[in-house]
Amino acid sequence: MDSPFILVNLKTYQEGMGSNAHRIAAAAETVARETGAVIGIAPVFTEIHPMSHHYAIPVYAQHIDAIAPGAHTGHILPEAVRSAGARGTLINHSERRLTLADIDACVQAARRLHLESVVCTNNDATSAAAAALRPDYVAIEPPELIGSGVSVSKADPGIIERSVNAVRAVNPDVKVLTGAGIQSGECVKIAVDLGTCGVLLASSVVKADDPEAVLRDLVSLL
Ligand SMILES: O=C(CO)COP(=O)(O)O
Repeated sequence: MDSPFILVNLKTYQEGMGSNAHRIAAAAETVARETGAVIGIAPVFTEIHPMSHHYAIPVYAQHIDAIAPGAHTGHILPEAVRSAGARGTLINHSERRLTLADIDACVQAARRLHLESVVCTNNDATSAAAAALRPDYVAIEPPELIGSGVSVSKADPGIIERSVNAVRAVNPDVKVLTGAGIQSGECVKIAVDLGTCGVLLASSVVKADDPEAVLRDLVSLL
């Protein structure tokens, strides 16, 4: 299989901004280089350009709006995300939900601009629906476990397994990630053993005193 993918969403955590975002990106770069894991980060929009130009790790937007260049105010233009150096984008994160029509339009915009699309979902039915839109990844994250410190891998492995099966049945080319409460190598190993290609996580890395140590642990059992 390909190298596991660890995608760290910095959200708008104070700790994930400014110098700590750089500390996390530098740690991700070091651990990725030493282990062969692929570690990406999704910083706030204003950090996409500095992160993508300073570090040899893939950088993702946390959201795009399905708009074309023109008269829109306060939107996230996919073309701008692309030219800031993003490799891809989250779409429909639990903290930034969209309509199905908007998710489809965002996936299409991402494809047109050669941005990887990571569509977040909340259960196996929405994972199947998302897979029908042909994104690069579906990321199943049960909302009740997000930020809880309780890992989806341990608390609800069934939702991972069902989502992997649902996505495969619709479109076997779509890769699956999972997230919510992921914090250790054991969580990542369970997720990968259940058929995902990696994890999407935030607080365990962003709030850590030593993010490099957490990242090393996350990839330690692969
Ligand atoms: O929402 C998440 C990643 O996008 C998961 O967040 P936590 O890792 O903090 O549970």
